[in-house]
Amino acid sequence: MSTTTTTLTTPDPEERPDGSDAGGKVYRLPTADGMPTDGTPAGGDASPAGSPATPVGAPVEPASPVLDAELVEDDAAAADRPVVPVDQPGSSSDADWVTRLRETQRLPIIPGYLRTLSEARQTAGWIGRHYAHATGYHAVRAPLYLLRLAARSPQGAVLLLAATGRWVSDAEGRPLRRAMANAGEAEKYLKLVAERNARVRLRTLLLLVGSTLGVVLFMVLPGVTPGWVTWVCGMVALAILGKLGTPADKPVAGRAVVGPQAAKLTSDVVVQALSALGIGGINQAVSKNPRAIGFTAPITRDGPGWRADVELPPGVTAAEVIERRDKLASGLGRPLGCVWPEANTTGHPGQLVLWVGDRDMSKAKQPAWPLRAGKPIDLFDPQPFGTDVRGRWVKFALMFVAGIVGAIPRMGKTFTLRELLLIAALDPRAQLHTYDLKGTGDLSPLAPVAHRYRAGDDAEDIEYALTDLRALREEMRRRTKVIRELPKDLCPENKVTSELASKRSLRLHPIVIGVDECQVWFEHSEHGAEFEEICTDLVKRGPATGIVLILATQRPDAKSIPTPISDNAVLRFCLRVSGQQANDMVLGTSSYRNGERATQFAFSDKGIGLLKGVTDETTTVKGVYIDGPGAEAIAAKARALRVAAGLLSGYAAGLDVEVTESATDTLLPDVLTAMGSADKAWSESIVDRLAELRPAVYGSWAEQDGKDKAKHLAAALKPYGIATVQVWGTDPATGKGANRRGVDRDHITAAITERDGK
Ligand SMILES: Nc1ncnc2c1ncn2[C@@H]1O[C@H](COP(=O)(O)OP(=O)(O)OP(=O)(O)O)[C@@H](O)[C@H]1O
Repeated sequence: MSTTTTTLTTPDPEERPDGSDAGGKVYRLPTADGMPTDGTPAGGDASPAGSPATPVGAPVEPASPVLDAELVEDDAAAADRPVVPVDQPGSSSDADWVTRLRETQRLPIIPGYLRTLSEARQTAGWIGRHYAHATGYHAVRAPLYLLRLAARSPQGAVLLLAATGRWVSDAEGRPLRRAMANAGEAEKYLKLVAERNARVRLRTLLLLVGSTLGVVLFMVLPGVTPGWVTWVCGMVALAILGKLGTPADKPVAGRAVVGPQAAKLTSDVVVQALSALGIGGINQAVSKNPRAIGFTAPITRDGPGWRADVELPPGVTAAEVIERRDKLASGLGRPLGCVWPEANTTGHPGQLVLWVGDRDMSKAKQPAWPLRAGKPIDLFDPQPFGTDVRGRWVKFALMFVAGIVGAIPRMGKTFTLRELLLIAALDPRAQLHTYDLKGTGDLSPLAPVAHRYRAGDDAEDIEYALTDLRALREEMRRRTKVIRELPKDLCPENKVTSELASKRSLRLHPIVIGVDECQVWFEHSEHGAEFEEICTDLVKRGPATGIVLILATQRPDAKSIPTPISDNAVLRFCLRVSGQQANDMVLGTSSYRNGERATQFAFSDKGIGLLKGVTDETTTVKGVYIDGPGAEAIAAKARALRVAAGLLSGYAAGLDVEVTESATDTLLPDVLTAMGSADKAWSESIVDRLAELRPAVYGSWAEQDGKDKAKHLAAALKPYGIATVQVWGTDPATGKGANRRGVDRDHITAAITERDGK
């Protein structure tokens, strides 16, 4: 049979035009007619590593002509073809000792479960509780155990007598003697019988002496020892007989702890569970080599659970295992909330960190939230947000981030947003802008501290929010200017610091905006684009200026959170979602592929999500459960802090209504008032007078330079269909005439007439 064999070859050094040796990596790919063409060097796609005919790790034979990159080959040729190793000579064990040492990974000196005081305490507590529980359990049942032993002692006595009889009569040698008799081995038989007779004599004697001693002790002991000694001896004898009479399948004492609480995680259990996941790569590898699943460290206690560092077979990724968390829990025989597989971010994708908790995370009691006491905090410092699967607090600083919280309904998204806003409320300097677009009042506990607050998505709520956001964008612009102009020693990184935020004259206090069901804004038919534009700006430039925007949605997709916003968010908290798209929308592109999967959470995993961006690694975290009354109590304390600091403002201080009305409904009359009797006026002059008229509303507009003032007024008038015009006027500072942007009185009056007519 004629076959076409195309093999990647490395020519003999002599054949090479440049005369280089094998290290030159010039390989040729002979075609069917035998003419060579340039091939790819080893290590490219045609690399033979892993080929069955190419044992990796075997020494290289440099003179060999074939490099094993078969494209087409028949079986016979494959069988005849010599095995050609491809690795460089020597193995890692041949490297010098310094190199070998450098390649090793240092295991922690202090085991994980003793690394911090709280973990050591937790471990000691776990051991203590375990044995205290077992002791208590058995102590309560001791009378029952005694009764059982007493009831089983007669049977034990019978068994003891039978065993003694067999021992004395040398019953164990009987089959051998019988065999010798049957085989006609008279001599051997007689020898065995003689041995048996001697043994029986000795044993009978021992039995007689033992029994006589026993009877004597039984008669004498009660007379010479206190009564309790007799009782104890009697009980011990009873217990021994009872134990002898106990069938193997009916132990006297039951198990104090069963199931996940005390069951140790062993490598066998892990391998068995991983093999039951239905992952082809694992099954194939394990069928060839039962030890294909490795462990890079011993399985240890880690907090209130066990940690296994697993090395999956080649080609299998941790993400594949994470995806099957429920099956893994089934294989391990543990509740789903106890089983937490994670990718090892410091290793390769095939390394899995499997943490199996003693208790279901969704049911385990969370330690008391340190912020519940309502003490003032500094938002620039990391604050406890939730606990990880090991029950440790996960902390992060809310400043300098923009955040997204996403989940399917009823998983704890609003609770999470409310918790973040409560954290912000505990820094008296922080100004809160809270928007509950679902309108059910979930964020109402924050109203007593909120600078701006709205629940609902009616037209006026949207107007209110838009006005606020426009003002916030201006505030951000003002802040960038303030920061830019600050001396470098005060603001070395060109961003707000805690010290700067405390200087009231600079007005750089933290501003935290929380929006629940933010999709309502972005999908708004009229103002959606503007909401998107402002929020994008706030997400991008806000964090450095001390403005934090946190958006929560139950429908994480490109419409609910526009991509420019989701791309720039730093803080990401993803509770249970239903698919890859939603997962990646909240956690970022490729998160699902990299094993960060919030789809793994069960419906009972409320408040549990993947936290990303604000901690070193993506962490599974359970937020703090703060119900409505709890949130109100914390907000009341936060309000007291603000009142004491003289920092209660806006809605919470009862100053909100005026702002709303003036900003939405009174702009046009205000402009007319500011223009006085003039038919036309420069925009910058109008803005100055507006600021005098209502400093709370227009004050920030007037802090800009002339051109920006004009632009600001133009943007504010645009929604009313009014454009600014060129106006000739005299500059009061210089007394010179100039042509600048301004407002025509007729345009304003026409807009008012039209609006009132509507
Ligand atoms: N950290 C938590 N710990 C325990 N349970 C929680 C936690 N957070 C939320 N829950 C529970 O989850 C339920 C739903 O929470 P929440 O109202 O925040 O969900 P949601 O995702 O905002 O729902 P929707 O989209 O319908 O508004 C709460 O009633 C609460 O019982």
